[in-house]
Amino acid sequence: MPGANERALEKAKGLPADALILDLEDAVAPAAKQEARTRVCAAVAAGAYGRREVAIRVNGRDTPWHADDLRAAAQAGPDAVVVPKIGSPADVHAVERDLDAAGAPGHTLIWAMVETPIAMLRALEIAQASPRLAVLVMGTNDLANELRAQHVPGRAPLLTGLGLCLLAARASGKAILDGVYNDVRDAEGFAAECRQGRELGFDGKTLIHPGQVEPCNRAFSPSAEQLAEAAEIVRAWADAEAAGRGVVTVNGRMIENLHVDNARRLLAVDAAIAGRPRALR
Ligand SMILES: CC(C)(COP(=O)(O)OP(=O)(O)OC[C@H]1O[C@@H](n2cnc3c(N)ncnc32)[C@H](O)[C@@H]1OP(=O)(O)O)[C@@H](O)C(=O)NCCC(=O)NCCSC(=O)C[C@H](O)C(=O)O
Ligand SMILES: [Mg+2]
Repeated sequence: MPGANERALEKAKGLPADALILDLEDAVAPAAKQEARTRVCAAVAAGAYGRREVAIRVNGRDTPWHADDLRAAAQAGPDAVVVPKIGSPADVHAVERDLDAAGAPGHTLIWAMVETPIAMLRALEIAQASPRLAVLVMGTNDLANELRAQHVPGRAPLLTGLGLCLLAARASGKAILDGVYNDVRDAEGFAAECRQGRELGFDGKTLIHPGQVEPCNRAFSPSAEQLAEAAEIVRAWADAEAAGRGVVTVNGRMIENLHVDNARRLLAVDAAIAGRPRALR
C-alpha cells in the first residue's frame, strides 16, 4: 500500500493478508517521499500489524531516495526490505552491505523485485546471490513496459520471464510472488490471473487493493477436493509401503513418492492456514 496514504496504512491492520508491503517507490509521488518514509518507518517500528509479515519497499538503487530509505528501513526493522529493479548479484550484495552498515537486525531479509529484461536473464544468479535474499517478486508492469509488451489476458508476452524466474526460485529454494493485477474492478480477470499464477507454481501474488485479498487467498489455498485427494494419497502410500510396494494407484492414477511429497506439501499449507489467527485467513 502507498506509504503516504495514512488511511491505507491504518486499513492494512485489519486485512486478511499474509504480508504487507508498505511502499515508498512508485505509489508515492516525489514530493511525498520524505513524509512517506517517516510515516512507514514509524508504523513498522510501532509493530501494529500483528502476525502479518511486514516489508518496506524502498526506492531503487538508481534514485536519490534509496540510501535514506534503506537506512531508515534498517532502523525500523521490518521482516523484509523490498528492493526494486534488482538486476545482478552485485545489486543484492550492495543492499546487504548497506543493511549491515545501517545496523539492520538479522531478521530483516531482502525481497528482490525482478522486473527488467536483464533480471529475467540473470534470475538464477540473483536468486542465489545471498542467503538473506528470501523472495523474488515479479514486477510485471515494469517488465511489460521495458519489453514494449501489451497487457493481454493469458499474459503470453510475459510467460518467458515468469517461467525463467520461477525456474530460478525453485532451483535455489526461494519463494516467488506473482505480479499485481492493475484493474481493481475486474474481478473475473483478476480471478483468472490468480488461477494462472497458482497453476504456474507461484507461492502467492502481490496485490494493490483490499478487494483483491480474499479472492487471492481462495485461489492460492488448496481446495477441499485437492485436500481430500492429498489425504487419500498419503494414506494409500502408507498402506503400499506397509505391503512392500513402491507404486500404487489412487482414483485410477499412478502414485509414486514424488506425488506423495506434493500431497504432504498441500496438507502442510492447509495446516499453516488453519493455524493462523482467523483475521488472517
Ligand atoms: C488502485 C488504487 C489507486 C484505488 O484507489 P481507490 O479508488 O481510492 O480505492 P477504493 O476507493 O476502492 O478504496 C476502498 C478503501 O480501501 C482503501 N484502500 C485502497 N487501496 C488500498 C491499499 N492498497 N491498501 C490498503 N487500503 C487501501 C481506501 O483507502 C478505502 O478505504 P475506506 O476509506 O475505508 O473506504 C489504490 O487501491 C492504490 O493506491 N493501491 C495501491 C497502489 C500501489 O501500491 N502501487 C504500487 C504497487 S504496484 C507495483 O508494485 C508494480 C510493480 O512495481 C511492477 O512493476 O509491476
Ligand atoms: Mg515496478
